[in-house]
Amino acid sequence: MHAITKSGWIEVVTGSMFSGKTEELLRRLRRAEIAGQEVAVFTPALDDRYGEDYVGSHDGRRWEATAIDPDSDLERVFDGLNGEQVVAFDEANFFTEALVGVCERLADDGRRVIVSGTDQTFRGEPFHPLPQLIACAEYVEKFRAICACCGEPATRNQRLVNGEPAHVDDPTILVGADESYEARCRHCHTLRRD
Ligand SMILES: Nc1ncnc2c1ncn2[C@@H]1O[C@H](COP(=O)(O)OP(=O)(O)O)[C@@H](O)[C@H]1O
Ligand SMILES: Cc1cn([C@H]2C[C@H](O)[C@@H](COP(=O)(O)O)O2)c(=O)[nH]c1=O
Ligand SMILES: [Zn+2]
Repeated sequence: MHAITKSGWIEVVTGSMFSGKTEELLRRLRRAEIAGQEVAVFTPALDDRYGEDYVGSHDGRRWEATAIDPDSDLERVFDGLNGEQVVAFDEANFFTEALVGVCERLADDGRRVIVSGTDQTFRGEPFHPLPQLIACAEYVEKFRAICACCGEPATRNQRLVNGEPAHVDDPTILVGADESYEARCRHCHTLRRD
């Protein structure tokens, strides 16, 4: 699956928060480096939980990355690249749909593109641009965390505001980790609608 061939491809690593997406991304990057491949990693500038110029996992591992404003012209990505065979984007859920075209062009150019991001908003709806990326990817892996309430596999992102379920009308974007979110299963996931 991860041999470098003449043609490039797109890999998507997705699932709920805390499911191990970033750990998996870092594992793939480490293995690419061991194979002697050059890698370039991009992360949205608004997610500074682990330091702006790093990709970080919930278990504390980090990898140096170039922070880019997700609303800026993503063409900047091409300016920052040299001969890297592997290009990765973390937190794809913070980017616009322009990321899809950028990933397609990178793969068409013969590169291995790895994209990681959560596929559902706190409402349990598709988190764009993950659905589009999944549709055009060659490889997709969806991970599950452990439900913070019942211990079953978790596919949903529970947002909590002062310990209470978030309201369905709350804004979609809220950067955070375990102070604001829990992994939950379908059964335990809940929203305030009053
Ligand atoms: N509810 C949970 N289910 C599984 N792992 C969890 C949970 N809460 C915390 N963790 C920790 O989070 C790690 C995964 O972190 P990370 O790769 O950053 O996840 P993601 O990028 O999917 O949010 C796990 O290895 C574990 O140490
Ligand atoms: C569900 C949901 C998440 N977010 C934010 C919260 C975090 O900053 C990231 C997800 O990080 P992870 O690496 O997958 O743990 O996304 C958001 O802004 N809105 C949401 O609905
Ligand atoms: Zn549950």
